[in-house]
Amino acid sequence: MLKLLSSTSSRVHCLTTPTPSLRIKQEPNSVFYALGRLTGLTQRSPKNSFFRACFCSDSSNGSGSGSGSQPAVEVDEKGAESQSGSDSKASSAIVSTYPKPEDYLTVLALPLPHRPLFPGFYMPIYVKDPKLLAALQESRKRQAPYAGAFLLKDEPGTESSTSSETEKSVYDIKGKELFNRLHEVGTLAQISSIQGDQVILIGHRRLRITEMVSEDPLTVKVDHLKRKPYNKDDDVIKATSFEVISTLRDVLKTSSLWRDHVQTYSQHIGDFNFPRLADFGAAISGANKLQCQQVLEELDVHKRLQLTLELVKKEMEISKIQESIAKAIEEKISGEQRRYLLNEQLKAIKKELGLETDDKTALSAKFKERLEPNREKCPPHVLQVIEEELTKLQLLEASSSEFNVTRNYLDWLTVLPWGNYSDENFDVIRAQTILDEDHYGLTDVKERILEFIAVGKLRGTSQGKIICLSGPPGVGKTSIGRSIARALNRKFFRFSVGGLSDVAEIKGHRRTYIGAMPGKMVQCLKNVGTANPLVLIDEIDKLGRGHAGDPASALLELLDPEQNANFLDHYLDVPIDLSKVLFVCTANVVDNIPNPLLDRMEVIAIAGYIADEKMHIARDYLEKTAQETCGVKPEQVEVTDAALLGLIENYCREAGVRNLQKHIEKIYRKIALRLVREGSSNESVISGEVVQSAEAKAEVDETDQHAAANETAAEVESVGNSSHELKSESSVQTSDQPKDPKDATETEKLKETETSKAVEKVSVDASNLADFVGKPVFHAERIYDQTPVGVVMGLAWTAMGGSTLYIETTEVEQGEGKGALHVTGQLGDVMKESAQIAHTLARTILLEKEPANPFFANTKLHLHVPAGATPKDGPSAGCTMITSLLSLAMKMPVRKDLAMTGEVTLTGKILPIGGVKEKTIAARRSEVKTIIFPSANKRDYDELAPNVREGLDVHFVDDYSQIFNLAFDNNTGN
Ligand SMILES: Nc1ncnc2c1ncn2[C@@H]1O[C@H](COP(=O)(O)OP(=O)(O)OP(=O)(O)O)[C@@H](O)[C@H]1O
Repeated sequence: MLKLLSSTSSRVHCLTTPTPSLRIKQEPNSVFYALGRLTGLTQRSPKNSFFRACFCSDSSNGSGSGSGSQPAVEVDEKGAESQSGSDSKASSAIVSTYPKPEDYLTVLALPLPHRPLFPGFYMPIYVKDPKLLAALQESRKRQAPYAGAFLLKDEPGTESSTSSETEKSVYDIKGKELFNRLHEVGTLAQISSIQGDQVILIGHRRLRITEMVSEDPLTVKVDHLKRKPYNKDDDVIKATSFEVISTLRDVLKTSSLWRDHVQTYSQHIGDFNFPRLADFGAAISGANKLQCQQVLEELDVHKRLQLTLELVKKEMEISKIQESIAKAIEEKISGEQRRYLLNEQLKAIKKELGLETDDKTALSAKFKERLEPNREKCPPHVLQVIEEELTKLQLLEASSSEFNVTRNYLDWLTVLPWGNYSDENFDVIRAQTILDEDHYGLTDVKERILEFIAVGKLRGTSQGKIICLSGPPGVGKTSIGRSIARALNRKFFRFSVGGLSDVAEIKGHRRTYIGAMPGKMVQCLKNVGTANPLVLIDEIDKLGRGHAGDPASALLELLDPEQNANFLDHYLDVPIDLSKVLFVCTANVVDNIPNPLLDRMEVIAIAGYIADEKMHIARDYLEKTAQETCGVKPEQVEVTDAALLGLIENYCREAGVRNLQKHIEKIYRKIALRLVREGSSNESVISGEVVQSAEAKAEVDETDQHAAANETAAEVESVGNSSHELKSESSVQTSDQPKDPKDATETEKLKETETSKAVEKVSVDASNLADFVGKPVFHAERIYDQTPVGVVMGLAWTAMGGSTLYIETTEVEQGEGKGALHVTGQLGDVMKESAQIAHTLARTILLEKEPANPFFANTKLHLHVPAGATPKDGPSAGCTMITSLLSLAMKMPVRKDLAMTGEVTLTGKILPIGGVKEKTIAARRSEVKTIIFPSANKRDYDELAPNVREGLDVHFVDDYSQIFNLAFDNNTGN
């Protein structure tokens, strides 16, 4: 195999090289060529016998008759000449006898680039040099058809194996240079035939160049070499030759490449004489040219045999490797083929038995089967598309990408719950129970939801409404959405659109895109399996701004009851009826919801909870869930009201209860750890004692054979016993009857009660609350116990709920005409304007009250609203600012525990504000007793739950003068 490759490559190279002048081309491996030709020549009997003569001159006696025209010649070397007269007879029919080969002492020198020519072998070469070719033809005509064939030495510095360079240059070398490049020892070659530029040489005897006679064509004087005499019966020579023969036979057996060609000769190998055997082995081996040349040059028969043995042994190794490589590859290929064939057969058998249809049919059947239960309810236009796609699927090639697209499309189309609705429950009582079960308080919210359900009951459907729950984080918007779904017996699906900027998320990608997917709504329908789920769209106020397409508009199409009966998803490309879906959205700030969307929504605001509500939520809901999630039994723990109140007031003051929930969970986790720790330490103490008692018993009853076994049993059974008496009793019992199941359960019960007795109840009180949740976080909401001059408490609304905030004003400097106002505290434009209005109005009011006071005209003022890091905006602090400025101007502090809110006009009118509930709750949190609201907000205030309003002194005002009176007139508090 390896040789074949090398010879082929060299042959290709020779043919493609354009060569000037000396054009001698040798077949790289004469043996292969000879052998290849031999098979063909077997049909042409005369030549067949001729080639046989070439290989086996010793035994070619029967073949001579083929070409009688040629005189006999001794083809073997001198040593072989004497061997048999039959050789000469045999050869006499091939080559003319006159003149004899040994008479040729001056010969044309033919360079061989690849391998030397061995005596007895045939080698075709290509002579491209016309001069040399003519000389060869001439010598053939002159009945002197002999030339010398000499291996060409590698150019100095080139590797022997890189033949391309050598070949290229060999044609250009001439005369002296060529003479110097030839190996000294070569072969006398008979020119058997010349056809075109192909010259066929037959090796005869070894020659050595002595001198150069002429340069072009190169002619040399030669000596005919004789091999050293040897003893035919020498055991060592015999043994070596036998080894060569057996190795050659082995090689011929394993090497598939030679087997066919050389098999014929393998039976004659034994007939070769020793020198010929050595030549044969070397010639057919794949050894490199120098190794072959070495064999050629060796005149000692034993040494020559040894060299050949080395070469053929190497050949043997190579053919073994070749065989194993071939075997491995064959095994691999045949294994794969086998598997493929078996699989194909299996498929065919299954198909024949009707067990399995092909992919396409199976897929179509699957889709049809999926569609069947819904076929009646499925809209006709969808059915039509499905049918069309199914037909298309059958026509498509299963391996094509289009097939996959169609398959996925059909998958989505058939999986959707077309016309599959869950039975809606409009039972208001049941709904109320469910809402109360899940949430404390929120009466107004629940009422609105019940109203909505009642309308649904009367109309028979709850469609056409989008509920938007707005409020600070953690007030239960999402969980209320879940409760509504439960109350209405609808499936629940939630997806958040916070930061969503890609319209494709809502409307899907077109099918032409790789990896296209339908939008969220279609995914939702697939997920829930009904066409009328409750879909909670979370964080709708945080919708992203799309760079390609507007997500708000896409949501509008989805939510709008007018449009969503024919909602078109880009991927599905068939209208879907979403009018039965109930959409509930949640938002923290309603103002951030795009107007067209907001317009279609029914906003239900959840303001936040006051301490009292939080207490109830914590007791009745959060504690219970925390107990469950932490695996703590109610009897194992006691969290006092004082502890909960402390938690709410000092740790979780925000509007929602998420933080409270986290803290309660934290407490319960800590309790669980304590229980487990105490339990395990008790167990280890108890089991230690039991072991001791069992050991004592074993000591007493020394004769008892089962003492050791009892000891182990006692150890296992009596874990958890607390009293020593009981322990010894149980150990005695278990020792006597360790396998009685009754006793075992009794002991188990005993063990349980004892264990629970052993573990103490963990109690959480205001005093040890810090052990569970750490030190209270400092909240700076109320920074003054007594408000100083120039400081007034205002009320603000934020996305996190309501909060109190102070407005502080101080003097910067006084001087004639220096009146000015400087504001700080990250105030927005509206608030800055508010401050300007307040400054102007305060000046007017002071002029009215104290006409002689030039305070505002001559004082530079600084108004600040802490905390400075929080951005603030809005007009509702207007009245607070005026009060603060007047307090400073009149050097009068305002009433203690007073907070106010309201926008002020330049004429002193008080305009309504938003977030009354949040602000009231925030005021309560800051222990405010008196609140001033605009009159227009009275309606909002009256709607508040009584517990929120309880204990508050609220004043509603239209004009600032009323505030002035409230803030300064009854100035008794300070
Ligand atoms: N009135 C309530 N009664 C009982 N549990 C409540 C109440 N309000 C809120 N919770 C609980 O508080 C937790 C937080 O509620 P939820 O996640 O619904 O808040 P959210 O308003 O959706 O917040 P966000 O705006 O951050 O999404 C939930 O476990 C919920 O059960």
